[in-house]
Amino acid sequence: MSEPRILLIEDDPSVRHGMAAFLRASALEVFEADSCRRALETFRTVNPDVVVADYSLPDGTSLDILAQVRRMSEDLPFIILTAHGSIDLAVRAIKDGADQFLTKPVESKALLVLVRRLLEQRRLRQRQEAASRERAGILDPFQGTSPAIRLLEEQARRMLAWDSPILILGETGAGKGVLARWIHFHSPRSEEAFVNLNCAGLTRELLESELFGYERGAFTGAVAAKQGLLEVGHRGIVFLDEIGDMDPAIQPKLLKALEEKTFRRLGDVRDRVVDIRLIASTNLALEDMVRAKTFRDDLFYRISTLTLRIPPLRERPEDIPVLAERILGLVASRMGRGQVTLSPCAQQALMAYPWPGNLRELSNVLERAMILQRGDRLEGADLGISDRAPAPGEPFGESVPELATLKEMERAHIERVLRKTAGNVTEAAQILGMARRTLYDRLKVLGITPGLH
Ligand SMILES: Nc1ncnc2c1ncn2[C@@H]1O[C@H](COP(=O)(O)OP(=O)(O)OP(=O)(O)O)[C@@H](O)[C@H]1O
Repeated sequence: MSEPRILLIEDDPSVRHGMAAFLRASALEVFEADSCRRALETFRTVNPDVVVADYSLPDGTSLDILAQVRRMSEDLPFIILTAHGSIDLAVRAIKDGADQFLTKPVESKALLVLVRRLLEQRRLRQRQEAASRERAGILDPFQGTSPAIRLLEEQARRMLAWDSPILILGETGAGKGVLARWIHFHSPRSEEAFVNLNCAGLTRELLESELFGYERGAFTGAVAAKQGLLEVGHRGIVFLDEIGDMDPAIQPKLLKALEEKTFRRLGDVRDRVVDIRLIASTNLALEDMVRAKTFRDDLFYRISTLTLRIPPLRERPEDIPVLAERILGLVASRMGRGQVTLSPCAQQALMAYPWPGNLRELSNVLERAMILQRGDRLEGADLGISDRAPAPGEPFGESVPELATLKEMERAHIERVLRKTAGNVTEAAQILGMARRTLYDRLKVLGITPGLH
């Protein structure tokens, strides 16, 4: 395991160098900063496990840094040092979320003991939280250290406390559903329902009755009244996956439910009050759809004030080993096996592969490898990715090798049709002679993102 990272913020170079040398000698990885600005820059890039900050700095105080850090992480240990300790200041620092307030001169050994204790407490809290998340089936969407994933976590945490809708953008399999569930689990609505509906491939009638429910006799076959998801999700979170596929006739009704907090069941004459937080997701370019008038602009503006973009795996290869180990751990415990590790060569192969199907594909590859390989270490060849079809966009589609497998042919042909329809799945399904739903299922299995062709 790597050494804990400490961010040491102190503008007096001799004090800082002395402390840094002592902490380094005590098996901590130390990052130094001499101002608020430098501290925040370093914080974002190194993602430390603990912060030790002098109170007064050339461009502000460490309370300014603390306020920013708390927005990104609620439980990161933060210690403030000051030359002029006063009770008022100490009370304020603790109120603002500092873990300790120490008056200088601080003995390095005492500081080290404190740092270790806070790190240990945090580790225990994280272990407990991970255990309760696991019990609830919640995955951590922010594993890895890439700047893109750190930024995503920071943005997502800031959005937790509000009621505004959130729009999650990301390619197929990038983890949009996982992120939506994480937000629910950590939001003030976590004790209430989380309901989700995939808008892709549902007919207008079905989507409408699923969302808004209906009264008895509203249409042929409505033999009893039924609650819609908006009612089931009252006070909780409603997650609408693939919102770009929502029939245009339903979009104004959803907008009304969001703006006026009321909706009507089909066949009902009265409005019902509803309080939901909406999370919508899409792998389509909604802005383009708005321009092409296939998605309503008013609904788009309503749902896109808070937007989270999940980076595709190929944009953050440095995160892949950590993610893969985590997934291997999950699969191993599901299979009742001990921990399985990756050889350096396997890690390299995973990092070099472009992962068109993102985390879903990574999970599938690892699960398959674990089923086929009973040992406790996976080698590059066990992964079966070197002979996989190239990523979307690579020159494969127009010239399928003569001895291609059926799956390769299918993939290449679907990609070719999607290119012709500029990513429009409905049109592509018509050309291919299959139901839209079936095409979506094939896209998922093959790891194809419609917009990328
Ligand atoms: N953080 C994670 N840790 C482990 N596995 C993950 C993680 N995120 C996603 N996965 C895996 O990827 C699969 C797909 O995730 P999810 O359904 O959230 O993706 P999505 O972006 O919503 O996909 P789609 O575009 O098809 O709706 C999950 O079932 C899980 O196996």
